[in-house]
Amino acid sequence: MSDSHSPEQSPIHWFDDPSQVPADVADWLMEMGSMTRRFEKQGVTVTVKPQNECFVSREELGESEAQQLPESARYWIREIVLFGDAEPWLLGRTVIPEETLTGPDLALVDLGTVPLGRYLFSGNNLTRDYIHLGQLQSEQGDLWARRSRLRLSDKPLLLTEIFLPDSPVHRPEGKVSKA
Ligand SMILES: C=C(O[C@@H]1C=C(C(=O)O)C=C[C@H]1O)C(=O)O
Repeated sequence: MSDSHSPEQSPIHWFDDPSQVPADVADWLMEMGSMTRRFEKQGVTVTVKPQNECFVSREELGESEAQQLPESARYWIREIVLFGDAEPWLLGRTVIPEETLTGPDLALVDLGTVPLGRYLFSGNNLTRDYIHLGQLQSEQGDLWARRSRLRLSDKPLLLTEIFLPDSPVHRPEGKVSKA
């Protein structure tokens, strides 16, 4: 993502204690299932627009991300904007070590407009090591964020999600007013 919201460019403050996050926000950020599915339950059509997909070296990763993943010669980056109907709801950045892209998981480099969650939650080999809760200061105000290290058949990938002002996470009670 070239804008200043890009996780690798904008320092996200990660909370040491999740209780520092309001309960109604934490309910969203701690979602253990697919965020895509949770958004769809708001009655919107979820679409994903890839913004940037490429291989990068470990040096090109932000230090904060490199610390979360094993050494690798290169990492697949996928940056997207996720929309609820026509509203931008989320910026997603996924970092995948090359060693994770084996067997069927090589499909992760060809997702295109298919939401990552549709792939990740389609099988029964997905585990989650942790969810970190965070906040990003931006021109659009303070944005809630989360970072998950996920594993597909024990192979790691790192997913950072920044929730945009129009998303239910930033609306009172997380409700979406359908006009
Ligand atoms: C990971 C999920 O997929 C969503 C879609 C993404 C993508 O297509 O790259 C990234 C972030 C997620 O919010 C999910 O549904 O939980």
